[in-house]
Amino acid sequence: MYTKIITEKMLLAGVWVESQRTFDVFDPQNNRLIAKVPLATKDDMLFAIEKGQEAFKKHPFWPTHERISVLNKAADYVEKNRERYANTIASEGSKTITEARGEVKRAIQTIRISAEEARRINGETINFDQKEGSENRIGYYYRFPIGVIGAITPFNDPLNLVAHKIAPAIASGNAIVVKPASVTPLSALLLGEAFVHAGLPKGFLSIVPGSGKEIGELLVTHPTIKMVSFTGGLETGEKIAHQAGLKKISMELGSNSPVIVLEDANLNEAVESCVSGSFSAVGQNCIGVQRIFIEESIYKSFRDAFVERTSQMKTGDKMLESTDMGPMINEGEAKRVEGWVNEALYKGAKILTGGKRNGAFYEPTVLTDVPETAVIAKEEIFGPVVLLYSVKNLKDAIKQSNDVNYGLQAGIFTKDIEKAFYTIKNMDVGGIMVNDSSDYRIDAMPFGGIKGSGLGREGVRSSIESMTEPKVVCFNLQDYQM
Ligand SMILES: NC(=O)c1ccc[n+]([C@@H]2O[C@H](COP(=O)([O-])OP(=O)(O)OC[C@H]3O[C@@H](n4cnc5c(N)ncnc54)[C@H](O)[C@@H]3O)[C@@H](O)[C@H]2O)c1
Ligand SMILES: O=C[C@H](O)CS(=O)(=O)O
Repeated sequence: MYTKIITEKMLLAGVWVESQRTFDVFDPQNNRLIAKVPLATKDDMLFAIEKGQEAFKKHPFWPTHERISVLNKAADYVEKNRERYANTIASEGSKTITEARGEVKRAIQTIRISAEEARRINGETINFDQKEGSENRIGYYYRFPIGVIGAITPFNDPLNLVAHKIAPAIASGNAIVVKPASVTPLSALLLGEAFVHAGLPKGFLSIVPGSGKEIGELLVTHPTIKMVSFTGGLETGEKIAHQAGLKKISMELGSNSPVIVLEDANLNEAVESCVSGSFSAVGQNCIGVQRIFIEESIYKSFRDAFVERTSQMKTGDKMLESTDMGPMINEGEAKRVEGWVNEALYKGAKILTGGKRNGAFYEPTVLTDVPETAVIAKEEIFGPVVLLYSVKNLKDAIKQSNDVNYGLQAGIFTKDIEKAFYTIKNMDVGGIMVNDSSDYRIDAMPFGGIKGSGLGREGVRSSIESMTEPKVVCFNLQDYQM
């Protein structure tokens, strides 16, 4: 159990540093102080960026085998200390200890996949002779690292989403400066411990906790930072995109993911998958199920089964293995969700289960008849609330699914291949899961969305691609006879 108050250090260019200024990290379940973390200054951030540039310049051609070795050693370290990582995630964040253990397993995978993908950062030959007059030319392109990457990460997956920035950056030979979420910095700092232990050359990694506004903006705008890799809310993402200027940006933003359930679906599977997809991480999940469109012929049976299964969820102490759902990240967020639900009810929505708040805890909640004018109908709830809709047919479901400013992932439950492919083609999202809810992802797949859900793709290989540039090489061999 992660019980004592500890004073964390920040990782500046591979060195653990204390600071006069600190900020408190609380356990959202009971508001217990669990750590005092350095509140990095602008000078700390500048130091981290400058040392990152120095390290990158010192190792411009850092051998692949060394990068692979560091990544695997870091993964081994996390694996060896997995319970400590799980307790840290669960203590500072919303996840139950069971969910936290799952996240640790994913983070280990993310780092190991990055080690594998480091082997496959290849280019390809180019047939220059496709152009008349280039018969004597031969060449290829290869990929090279871009330099220092600035990463800013959210609170809800405080370990794996940080690993999903650091590991691809290291795999591709870049330096990286991470500004973790201020409410959950401990998991990120602990991940830094793994890379220091793995022998990552000094300077390649800094983890700089502090205010997004103060030091995050500095990271985003600094000319040495060649890419901003941001994961967080749409509003913040838009701010950062405008501030970043001429540099690569990766934006992994929000969503209010739809799932369609057709009358030929396996009802039990659809219910189980949608309940899990709706309430894991207390619904604080970018691809969490928020809107379910059910074909009218099965609406009542799906609704009743879904509500029954939801009401069986055990909400409570996140450190108990018997708990299904812990608290939201803080009482303020739970109050926001409560306000959005009450607004929808005021406008005519009906509540089928849930709707009660106790501090940062908010019951798993199911609404129907939510009017389009309700905030909760169009915005990202990012909480344990799901909206059910009865629809006449698939086309109606797709039209309503697409009628929002998000497009990350969606799900459809059907055995009909024609309808599945019709949905694949017509759903405006970055990922569509057939016979899974929207909440399905592996870290090896391309991941990201369209519209307000982001720019670019993560997924280890996609991340590595975005963190490198192609360089074309062409030999004009004057005496070369094809
Ligand atoms: N698409 C994805 O892969 C993905 C994954 C996880 C979370 N998210 C999204 O993240 C959001 C929830 O996370 P959150 O509440 O931590 O998001 P947030 O946008 O509030 O904060 C994200 C990060 O940005 C920093 N930040 C805040 N203001 C900033 C500024 N002006 N300049 C620079 N940095 C700033 C924060 O300190 C934090 O580290 C949800 O919208 C969720 O959908 C998306
Ligand atoms: O919150 C968004 C996350 O990226 C979803 S997942 O935890 O990576 O599946």
